Amino acid sequence: MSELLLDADEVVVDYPVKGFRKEPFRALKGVSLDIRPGETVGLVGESGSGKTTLGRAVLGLAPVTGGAIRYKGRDISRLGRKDRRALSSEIQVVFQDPYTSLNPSLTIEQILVEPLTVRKVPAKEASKRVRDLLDQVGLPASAAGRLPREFSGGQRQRIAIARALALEPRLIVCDEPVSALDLSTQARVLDLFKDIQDRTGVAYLFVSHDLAVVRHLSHRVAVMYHGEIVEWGSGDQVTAHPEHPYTQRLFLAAPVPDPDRQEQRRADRERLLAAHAEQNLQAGV
Ligand SMILES: Nc1ncnc2c1ncn2[C@@H]1O[C@H](COP(=O)(O)OP(=O)(O)OP(=O)(O)O)[C@@H](O)[C@H]1O
Repeated sequence: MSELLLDADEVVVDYPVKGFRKEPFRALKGVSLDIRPGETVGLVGESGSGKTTLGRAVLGLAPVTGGAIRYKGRDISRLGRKDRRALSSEIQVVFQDPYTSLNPSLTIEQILVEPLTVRKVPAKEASKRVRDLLDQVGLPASAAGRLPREFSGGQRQRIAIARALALEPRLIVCDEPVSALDLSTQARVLDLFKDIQDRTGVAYLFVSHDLAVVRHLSHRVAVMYHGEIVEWGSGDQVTAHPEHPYTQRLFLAAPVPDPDRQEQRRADRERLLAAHAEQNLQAGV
């Protein structure tokens, strides 16, 4: 696991803002992180901190105006369409909403065959691969002939994961892939992600606002705040010794199963917030 699969180096993303002479909005202010083969890097942070933007930059969907994103050593941050399409067999995505990410008029077989057809996989082989993909995500072969609306949210997310796996990618950007699901379904889908990684060695950039989800799955965790990474390290490191005040608040706010610890956390959090309020007061913020 020593060689880097992905290396984001001081990435800047500026979104254009409509209006005469309006300054662009800087959503990423020089973000650096790396992902090793087979590793899960969790990206956590509050809404608007830039998590999705970083995922989109990796996928070539956000305007990178500074820095570099290297995949296996090659800068992929400003590729043309053709080169980007060629990369889709290496880097894939699973979005948050399984209700909108699947074409409602296609059968599951058609959805899963599509990326294979683009790669000119022969029909017979593609059909066998569809059954294999369904099996990998725990769905029966009979699912192939049905439409997305016939499945539950968790099952649809399994189908979206199967589609992402079709071309055997080395990296999957998972953008809040379980946040639209209820808690018990979340746990099962997270287990599936883990299971697939154990079997295939795929790496994940796992975006979530939910610390418990990220901690469950990630080898390393990055915490984003206002377009910057403010914390970066192993899950244990970041959890045990959060350095940035935002991370401290985030961790103290995360639910824990033990009621005594929960109460201790609540008290710690209130103390911390009071201390920050006092600091701000003194600084005139
Ligand atoms: N296409 C866009 N044009 C202009 N600004 C954008 C665009 N997309 C995102 N932003 C802004 O960039 C900032 C970062 O957004 P981003 O979606 O990356 O955050 P996030 O941490 O993923 O939040 P959320 O969890 O709510 O999706 C936000 O202030 C957002 O309003």
